[in-house]
Amino acid sequence: MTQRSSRPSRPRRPHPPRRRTGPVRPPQDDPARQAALDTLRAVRQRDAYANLVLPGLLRERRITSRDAALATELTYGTLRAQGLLDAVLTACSDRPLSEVDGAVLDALRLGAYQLLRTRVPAHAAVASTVDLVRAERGSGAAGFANAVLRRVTEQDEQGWVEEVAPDEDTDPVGYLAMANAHPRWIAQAFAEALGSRGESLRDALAADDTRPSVHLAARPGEVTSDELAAMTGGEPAPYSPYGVRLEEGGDPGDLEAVRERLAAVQDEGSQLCALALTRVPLEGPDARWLDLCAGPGGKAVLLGALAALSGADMEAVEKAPHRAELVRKAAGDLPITVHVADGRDSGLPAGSFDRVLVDAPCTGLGALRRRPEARWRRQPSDVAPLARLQRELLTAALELVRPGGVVAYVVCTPHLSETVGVVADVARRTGAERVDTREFFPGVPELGDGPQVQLWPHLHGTDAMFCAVLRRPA
Ligand SMILES: C[S@@+](CC[C@H](N)C(=O)[O-])C[C@H]1O[C@@H](n2cnc3c(N)ncnc32)[C@H](O)[C@@H]1O
Repeated sequence: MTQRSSRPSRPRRPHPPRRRTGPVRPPQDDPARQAALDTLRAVRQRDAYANLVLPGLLRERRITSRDAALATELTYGTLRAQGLLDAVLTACSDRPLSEVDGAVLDALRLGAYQLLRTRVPAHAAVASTVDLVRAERGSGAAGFANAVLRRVTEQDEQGWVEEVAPDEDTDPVGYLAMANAHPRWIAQAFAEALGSRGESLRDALAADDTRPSVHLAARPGEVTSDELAAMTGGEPAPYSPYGVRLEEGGDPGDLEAVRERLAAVQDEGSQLCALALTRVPLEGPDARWLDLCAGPGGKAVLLGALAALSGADMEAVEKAPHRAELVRKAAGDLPITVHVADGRDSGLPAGSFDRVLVDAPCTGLGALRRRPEARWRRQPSDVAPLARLQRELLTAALELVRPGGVVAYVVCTPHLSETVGVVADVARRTGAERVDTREFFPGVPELGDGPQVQLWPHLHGTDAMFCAVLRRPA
């Protein structure tokens, strides 16, 4: 049995809601659920990103305070839990979900999410969903939605998990995947990455199924993390000397410290990986630093500020022109030279950098908490082409760094094909030395057997970032 201590439980309904009869009534004014439903539709129909669509809708419709918070919780929660919700809806429907009208399915998911994972009273969850369906698709579809959701009310979340998940004894990974609303292949990838820590898969998936805290990175040389915490009402983060963890709520982009470029929104794990590169001891010059995959510029800005303080030059490469522009904007007055180029063939002189960061494109399986729809959109077939690109970028970085210089390879995924698989392969082919990266994460517990570092939401409260430092032989 899984226990969700962080999720408030809802008392079971004694009776399912009654099917309404009589005249069709117009949908009640329900801006929060309507915004959630419209966002779900955009995600389904045009592969939109919820965290880009929803804030725009809320602004446009002037939805604020409690309604905005409800819309956000319902949208992100429904998207995160989609696989579990679909399994339950399948069990409650007299037809396959593939035959259910898309708009009705969006509403059913929204309703099922409220029933299984929130404290919204069951009658309100059902009635509001039926109203939305009636307004969108008429009374026939509303009757279908009512019947399906009434069946959903017959059990709570745990009861449904026991019914729709694989058997826990014969398929523990499949069971935990369903119980924590993850696709099985992602749960399997987590289990493999946890390795000897595999018994914590339950904790890893549960932590990955919650909303993350927002971290800020204080701009080095401008403000300390204590000062930033005092300015923002947050608290200094446990491991990054520049990190501040914000309290729940509000748009961090509205904070004065962020608008004034004294700080940027950046997960503490990302800060730690960028800082690790700066902490590796070097013999000889230490004057030229490079970020080979820089857009939108989070790590480049942190590195650029530290480079400026230590008198080093900072360069940044980004393939996508619009993302290179974001790096330029994020850099502001920091002396960072931005190149629009493919990092595999950047045209920069070989052997000319002392420290290089390769924050490579990846599946992002380590940052699923921040991208609610991503876990159901990503496919196992995404991994191999990304791993090839990652190997090519890391190989290029080892050509750009001087003999004796260092490269930090970073990805926000724990998938072994993108992490140790890439590093082991490139180290073998190039002769690069794999450095014990744990030394450059001082004070961070539970870093495993090394030499690489894998951070985890359930152990460190960060995204599941991976970092491996390699040194080019002198
Ligand atoms: C994980 S993101 C980097 C995040 C960034 N370092 C930060 O902290 O904000 C990877 C970036 O690599 C870029 N990219 C993809 N292929 C590339 C290539 N061949 N060469 C250089 N950049 C590339 C992507 O456009 C994306 O902006």
